[in-house]
Amino acid sequence: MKSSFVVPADLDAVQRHPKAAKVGERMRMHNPLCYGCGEESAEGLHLQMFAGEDFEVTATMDVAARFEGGPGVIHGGVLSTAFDDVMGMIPLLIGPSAVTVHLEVDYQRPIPIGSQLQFTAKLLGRQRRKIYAEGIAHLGDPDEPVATGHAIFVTIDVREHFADHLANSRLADEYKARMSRP
Ligand SMILES: CCCCC/C=C\C/C=C\C/C=C\C/C=C\CCCC(=O)SCCNC(=O)CCNC(=O)[C@H](O)C(C)(C)COP(=O)(O)OP(=O)(O)OC[C@H]1O[C@@H](n2cnc3c(N)ncnc32)[C@H](O)[C@@H]1OP(=O)(O)O
Repeated sequence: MKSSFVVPADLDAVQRHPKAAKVGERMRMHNPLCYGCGEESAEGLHLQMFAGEDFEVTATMDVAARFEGGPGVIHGGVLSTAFDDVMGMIPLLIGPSAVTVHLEVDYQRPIPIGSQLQFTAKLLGRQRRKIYAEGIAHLGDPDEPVATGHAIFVTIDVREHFADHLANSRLADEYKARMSRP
């Protein structure tokens, strides 16, 4: 099957948002309950994200015992979740919130439980609402990736997109208050 991940040639110009995190700064959690980066997600991945130069994001993740798939190694689905969340921070450097419409992961090496994964993700381009991103995961040497991810995010109006589902969040009241602010 043909992949829908093809970066178009006619890309739009992009600028870093003036209020985006500065280089080296920890990036704000988009949702404290997020399974990827939320500090209040008890079972989540607890990714720590940092803004890089231009449109880059770096992140670290401790490969905890609860993430096991094969004996002694990370579950592939857990790793794809991590890629989703790390690459998903790139739109925030540009400005708009965006959700994943396409995600693919190439698994290159087994990743041991107990290791610390490091991620580097970058923008490949934007066309209208679509934001194309690439990420690599490594165990200390970026020239020796253990996995590579590609994703497409589509920008959304947060208030409209989550309107029908917000009430299901344990933080519904907090979000309603945030969203009612101009
Ligand atoms: C103030 C309070 C703030 C609260 C903040 C809280 C959360 C913030 C939200 C975002 C998160 C921020 C940071 C992110 C961190 C982590 C990332 C994790 C993100 C996820 O884990 S999120 C879960 C999984 N995700 C979904 O739950 C999406 C389900 N989906 C939809 O809800 C619709 O699909 C939607 C609305 C996205 C689009 O629908 P739509 O009707 O508005 O627009 P349409 O269909 O026209 O698509 C527009 C253009 O995208 C192209 N397109 C569409 N799909 C494509 C595909 N698969 N491949 C290639 N291109 C595709 C079309 O071809 C067209 O392209 P063109 O430019 O050519 O027109």
